[in-house]
Amino acid sequence: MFTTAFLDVPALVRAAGTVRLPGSKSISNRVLLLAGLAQGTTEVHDLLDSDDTRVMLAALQQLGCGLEQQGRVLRVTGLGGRLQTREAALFLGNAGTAMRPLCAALAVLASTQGGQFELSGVPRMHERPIGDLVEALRQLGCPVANLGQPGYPPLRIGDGQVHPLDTTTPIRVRGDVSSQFLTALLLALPLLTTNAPVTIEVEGELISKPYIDITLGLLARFGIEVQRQGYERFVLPQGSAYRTPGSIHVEGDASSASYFVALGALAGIDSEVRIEGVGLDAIQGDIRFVEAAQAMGAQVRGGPGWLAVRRGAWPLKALDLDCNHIPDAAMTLAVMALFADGPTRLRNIASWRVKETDRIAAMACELRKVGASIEEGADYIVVTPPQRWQAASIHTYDDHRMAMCLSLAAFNPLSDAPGRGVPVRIEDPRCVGKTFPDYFETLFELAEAAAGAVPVIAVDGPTASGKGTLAAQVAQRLGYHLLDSGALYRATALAAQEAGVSLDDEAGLATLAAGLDLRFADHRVFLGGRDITDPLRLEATGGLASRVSVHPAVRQALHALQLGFRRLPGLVADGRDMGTVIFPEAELKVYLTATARQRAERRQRQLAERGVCAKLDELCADLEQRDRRDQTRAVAPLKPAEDALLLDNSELGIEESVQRVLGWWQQGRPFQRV
Ligand SMILES: Nc1ncnc2c1ncn2[C@@H]1O[C@H](COP(=O)(O)OP(=O)(O)O)[C@@H](O)[C@H]1O
Ligand SMILES: Nc1ccn([C@H]2C[C@H](O)[C@@H](COP(=O)(O)OP(=O)(O)O)O2)c(=O)n1
Repeated sequence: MFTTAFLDVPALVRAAGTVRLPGSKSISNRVLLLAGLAQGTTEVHDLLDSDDTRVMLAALQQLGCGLEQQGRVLRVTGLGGRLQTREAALFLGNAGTAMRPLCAALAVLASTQGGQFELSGVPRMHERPIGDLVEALRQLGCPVANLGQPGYPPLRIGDGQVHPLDTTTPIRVRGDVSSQFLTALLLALPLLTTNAPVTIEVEGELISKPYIDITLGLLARFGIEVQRQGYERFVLPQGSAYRTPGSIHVEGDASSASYFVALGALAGIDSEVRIEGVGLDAIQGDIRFVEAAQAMGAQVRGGPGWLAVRRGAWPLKALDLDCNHIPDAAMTLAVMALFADGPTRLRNIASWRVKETDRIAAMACELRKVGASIEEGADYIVVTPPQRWQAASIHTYDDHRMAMCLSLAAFNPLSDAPGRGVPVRIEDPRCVGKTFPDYFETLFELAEAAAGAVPVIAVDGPTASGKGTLAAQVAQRLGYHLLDSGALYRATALAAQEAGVSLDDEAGLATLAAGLDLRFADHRVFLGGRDITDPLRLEATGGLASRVSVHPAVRQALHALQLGFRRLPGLVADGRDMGTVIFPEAELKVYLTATARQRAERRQRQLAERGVCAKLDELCADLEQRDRRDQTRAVAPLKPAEDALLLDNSELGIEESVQRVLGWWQQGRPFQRV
C-alpha cells in the first residue's frame, strides 16, 4: 500500500493482465457479524483485509468472539447469542458496514441481557446519519443515547439494565436514506424471534435494493429464511437462529471490480483485462455495473468467478442512467464519462451525499480539475468530457472510491482532446486501504505508461556525499522505485572476486555483469540467492567497484539492467552517470557534493556505527583517489549533467537535503496544488 502524502500517476495508455480481487467489503462485514452472533465456529475464506474489516474484527474480539487466522482462512467462534462482556467502547473508524449492524445487534443484546456499549468512529463517521435506525431501535424499547449530535454517532447503547422489548407491532424503518438501516435490523432481529415472528416495515422507497438481497442471501446461509413482500415488509419467522454454515467463501468485491472493468473498456486495446474472484454469478448488486459499462462500449466476457474486458466502442458512448441499483460502482461511470462522446447523466444517486464524503460534490469538484464540465444536482451529476485535459492534484476526502476512480483519469492520452498525456496526482493514496490496500500496485502492474512518461530523478555525485541516503528518502516520500546503481558495480566486483576473474579482464567482467543474478528485497541484496548485503557495503568493495566500472564493456553490460528499474510510478536512481548517460532525459538531475573532509567524516561515522574503526586521513585519501578515478575514466566519467542542479550538502542535514530536492521536484511538476 502507498502511504505517501500523494502519489503521482503518470499518463497511461494501455492495460492488460489479470487482477485477483480482494474480498467484498459488504459480504466480509456481514459474514463476520453473522459468524460472531452464531453458535459454533465458522471458517471464513478469502475475507477482505482492509481498514473496514479490521475495525469489525477488533470489535468482535472486544465482545469476546474467538478469532484465529490460518493462512487465507479465518476461524470465527461466535457468541451464540450470549453476551460475553457487558461493557465495551468500540471504535469503528469510518466503516458504515460495521457501525450500523453492530448498533442494532448490540442494542438487542444489551437490552435483553443487560449491557452498555459505546460506538464511535472518525469525525466523518460522526457526520453520517444513523437516526432512522436509532428510531427503529427505540420503537422496540432499546435505550440508545446520543453522545454527540442527535441522529449521528457516537452512541451509547443500553444502560446496563434489562428492558422488555416490544415485537408485537411491526418495526418501522426508513429505507430512503441508507439501506444499511434495514440490513442492520435484518441481521440483528433474529435474536428476538424466540417466541414470535418479528416484522419489519420499510417507510419510503427503499434505495440500493441489491444490498438487501446480499443481506437476505447471507442470512439464508446462516439458516435464517426471511419472508418478504416486495421490499416493503420483511418477516423473520419464529425461532430464527443463526446456524453456522461451517465454512463460507467471500466473493471478490464487485465494486472494486468496476475499476478494472473500466480499465479494460478504456485501455484493453489489444488484449483483455481479466478479473478473478467475482463473475457474472456474483451475489453483489454492483455486478450490474458490467451492464452499464457494456452500454458505454466495453466488451465483456465472463463466467462464474471471472470477467474479461476489452475496449469495444471508442470513444465510449455517453449514458443517461438511473444508478440507484449500483450506487458505489456508479462513481466509476462518472470517470468513464470523461472518455465519452458526449455528456453522461447519472441519476438517482442522492445516497452519494451521505457516504464516506459528499460524493456528488467531491466528484464534481475533482472532475472539473481535470478539465470536465459538470452539472450537479441534489441527486444527479452530468459529466461532459474535457476539451483540454489538465494535470490535476486530486483531493480524495478520505474516500477510497474517489482515489481509485480518479486514478483512471491518468488514461487521458487515449482521449482525442488536445493537451494529451498529463499525469494525475492522487492525494492521500492510503485511503484505498478501506477496501483495496494494493489497488495502486495492481493498477501499475496492469497499466502501461505513455512513452517517456515514467518520471526519473537522477542523483549523482562522489562517494559519501549522501546520494544513497538522499535517493532512498526521496523515493520513499514519492512512492517511487529506487536504483542504487553502485550496487550493480559492487556486485560485479564481488562476483569477479568469487569467480577468480581479474579486475583487468574486461571481457570476463562484462560476461559476469551481463549474467548477474541480483535481487533486491527488504533492504537486502541477494546474488545468486546468497545474501551479500554486508560485503557489498564494505569500503573495500567500493574501491573494487570503482576499478570494475572503468571498463566500457562492463558499463554496457549493466546498461539495460538499469533501464529496467524505470517502472511505474517512477524512479529515483543514484550513482555516477544517472543524469549523463543512463537517464539523460530525467526530469530532475541532482549533483550532490560535500567537501572531501566532510565526506570522510561521514564515512568514518557510518563505519563506526557498523563497529569498524577507520582512520580519517586514510579514508580521505581513499575517497579522493576514488573520486579521481571515477572523474577521469574515459567512459561515463563522474561529472554533473549540464542541466543538473548542484547541491553541496556540506552544511546541510539529511532532512534539509531531502526537502531541498523535494522542493525542486514539486516546482517542476505540472500540478496547481499539493
Ligand atoms: N546531508 C547529510 N549530512 C550529514 N550526513 C549525511 C548527509 N547525507 C548523508 N549522510 C550520511 O553520510 C553517510 C554516507 O551516505 P551515503 O548515502 O551512504 O553516501 P553515498 O551513497 O553518496 O556514498 C551516511 O552515514 C549518511 O547517513
Ligand atoms: N552509476 C555508477 C555507480 C557506481 N559506479 C562505480 C564508481 C563507484 O566508485 C563505485 C561504487 O559506487 P557506489 O555508489 O556504491 O559508491 P559510494 O556509495 O558512493 O561509495 O561504482 C559507477 O561507475 N557508476
